[in-house]
Amino acid sequence: MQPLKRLESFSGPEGPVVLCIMDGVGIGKGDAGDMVAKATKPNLDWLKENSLFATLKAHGRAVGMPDDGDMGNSEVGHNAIGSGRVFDQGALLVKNAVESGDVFDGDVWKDLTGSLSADNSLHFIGLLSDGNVHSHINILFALIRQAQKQGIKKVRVHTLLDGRDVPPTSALEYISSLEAVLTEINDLGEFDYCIASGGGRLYITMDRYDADWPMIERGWQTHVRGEGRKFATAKEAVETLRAETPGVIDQDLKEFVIERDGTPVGPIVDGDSVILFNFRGDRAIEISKAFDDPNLDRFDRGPIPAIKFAGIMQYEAEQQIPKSYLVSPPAIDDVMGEYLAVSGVRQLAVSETQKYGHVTYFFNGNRSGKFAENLEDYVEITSDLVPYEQRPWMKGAEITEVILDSIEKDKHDFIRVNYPNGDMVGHTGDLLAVEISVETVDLCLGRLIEAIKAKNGIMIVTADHGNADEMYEVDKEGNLKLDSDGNPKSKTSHTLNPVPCYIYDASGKAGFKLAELSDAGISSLAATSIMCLGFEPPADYDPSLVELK
Ligand SMILES: O=C(O)[C@H](O)COP(=O)(O)O
Ligand SMILES: [Mn+2]
Ligand SMILES: [Mn+2]
Repeated sequence: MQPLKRLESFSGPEGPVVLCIMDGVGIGKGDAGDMVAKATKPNLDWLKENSLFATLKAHGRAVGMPDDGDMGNSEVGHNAIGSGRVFDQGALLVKNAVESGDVFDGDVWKDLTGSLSADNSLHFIGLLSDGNVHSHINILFALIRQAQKQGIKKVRVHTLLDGRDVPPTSALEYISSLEAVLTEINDLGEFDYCIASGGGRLYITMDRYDADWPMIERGWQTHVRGEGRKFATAKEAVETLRAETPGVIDQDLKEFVIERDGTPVGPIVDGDSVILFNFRGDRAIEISKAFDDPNLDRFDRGPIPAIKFAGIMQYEAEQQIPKSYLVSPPAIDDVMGEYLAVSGVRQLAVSETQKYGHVTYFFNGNRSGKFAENLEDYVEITSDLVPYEQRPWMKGAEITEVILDSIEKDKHDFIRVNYPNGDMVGHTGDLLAVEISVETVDLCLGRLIEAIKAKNGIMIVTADHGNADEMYEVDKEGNLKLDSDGNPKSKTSHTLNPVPCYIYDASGKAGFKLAELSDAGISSLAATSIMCLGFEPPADYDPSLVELK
């Protein structure tokens, strides 16, 4: 890779360029559920008056999702921001591979399904919803139907309940569609297909960034050992757990194990095959390691069954997690971080645990590790392990202080930061907490603006997708959906809304104006950042939002 060329008329600001990603802070419709509009945010208001302002697409095809009905998410958002281009993403690659049948012609599928004895099971573990962020239920159905076509006698499904990328208490709808498919197959007479275990995605199995390994341990005990609270059906489990904890949402439901005649129906045992059908990496890496890494010492797995394990996708290429996979991930190359590293730009990436991998691993095209040890600092502030509605400020102040220190001491030329608040608190569905989360981010931005002014830097403030901007469920006509008591239903998932982009040049010396772009997406943020640093963007990057006057 060649270093970037300098712009002729602008060689970068005196101070640093700071790219602030306000995770989950989109532009809503200003209605009752728009907590971004509702929040008191003097600093974002000030930026609106004093910056170049653009509105960016952050969902659907603009971030490589199958279609424009798909909301954005952090993986595809940070991939687009960091790589400056739009790659077809896991959701689409897996859909295509399954629909074309290519996935079933591959060696891995054949190996996992071809070697099963009649007594052994094919297990599917994954997130049971159509959120299309980590998984899609239609993919699970296609895998199950193919297993049946191949005459596999026993299938066991380990269902992680969502309520985070889909409505908060929708689990029973997905369970009943799955049960319908399983019953149809069992009715043929020679098959034994059933749900074996499950639990809320935030309680078992789907931890990320090493935040909470006990979640993985609980998932292992539940899926592999069949240890956990026993029920006759998944429906009974969900109904009982909900009745015992009024107000609980699906992502937080405890584990359950399905039993028949007093015995768990589907522990994972020697000779079985296991497919993790989530395509997104962050929350699939730890459980993959539990199956795949003989040296893992994060918890005591007990005797490890001799099984074949594959992910539907490879989640981390360099470390080969997992070793076997059904579909190749998008090949995201030549990302901005690498260009800046070869161009000698000193970089800082900072967030707290929950989003640390977003500004490093996702931002660098799903790669862990740095491009240049001597030029890059990656800082992780340890997240509190609490329900974030109880602490909507999260680690905003601590993150901000790392950046202030860098700016003050002139440590870095390019700083990228993710403030998780709008998203992490948005996923809880607690409106007051969400309002406070947006106000927290605003407060932090205020401190950064002062530092940027003092050093004549440039600040780009944007988001990877919406969440806090739409906290009530609305129907297709835009009317609020109401619960049985007539109250608006809270919404915990991301939104289809665009996101803001404020470009604030403290000294005004860059001499930028907004480029005339129609339909720009967040993939334009890489070229924009590169121009703000005084370089020409690579020719194949999506166009910069600014141009020289
Ligand atoms: O994993 C999650 O928390 C949600 O499914 C998506 O949120 P993110 O894409 O903002 O991380
Ligand atoms: Mn996000
Ligand atoms: Mn999110």
